[in-house]
Amino acid sequence: MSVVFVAASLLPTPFGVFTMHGFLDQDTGKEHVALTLGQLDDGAPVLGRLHSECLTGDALFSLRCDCGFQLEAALRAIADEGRGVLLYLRQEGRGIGLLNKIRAYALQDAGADTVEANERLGFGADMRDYAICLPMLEHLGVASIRLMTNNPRKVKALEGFGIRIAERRPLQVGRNPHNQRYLLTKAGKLGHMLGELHQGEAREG
Ligand SMILES: Nc1nc2c(ncn2[C@@H]2O[C@H](COP(=O)(O)OP(=O)(O)OP(=O)(O)O)[C@@H](O)[C@H]2O)c(=O)[nH]1
Ligand SMILES: [Zn+2]
Repeated sequence: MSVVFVAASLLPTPFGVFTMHGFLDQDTGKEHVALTLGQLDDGAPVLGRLHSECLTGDALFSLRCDCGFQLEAALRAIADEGRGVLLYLRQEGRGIGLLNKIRAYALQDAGADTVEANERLGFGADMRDYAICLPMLEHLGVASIRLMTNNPRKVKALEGFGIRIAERRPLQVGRNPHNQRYLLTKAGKLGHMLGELHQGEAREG
């Protein structure tokens, strides 16, 4: 794995003073970040989130998705516990990049759903590879996570790398009229566990 630690500093936020750890993926040139709070290498499960970059939601206040709301809620939850980790992964647009995401949004403006739009552009529905997380978590000494996510693929991916998922904690915030169809599609086609939007919930027991 080509992801290496480069530098760390403090990152004061409205929620708390995090430590920001910067990593470089030498294969892709992508720069990833981990925000941490408290001692993480003592073996106790760590409250954590894998957050995929969404410039529009995280920085530009977009209501098309739930990303910005989830980012803030996750940082607040970690700050409330005084311990945890958020990996900010530069996998914009579920891995297709910002400009392709804008192309996908244009197709959605014309009627496609978020999965159909990706497919019409020649991409898979979700092109993310979570392998980059492993060297980041190893560097931080995190082996067991209480993961804040609605996405079963994240749970499976981390377990596949030998990270223990001690708990999955739903992160359902920011639902609004502009992201209603997007969230429905995530629940229906991508398997996200989103309360009454989640098609498979009855089967889970
Ligand atoms: N291609 C594409 N990407 C999108 C669209 N809307 C949001 N995204 C991207 O989807 C990703 C969402 O990331 P996350 O919030 O970490 O992941 P998630 O799969 O929603 O899972 P959880 O939030 O953990 O439940 C980001 O990379 C966004 O940029 C869309 O319509 N098309
Ligand atoms: Zn988003």
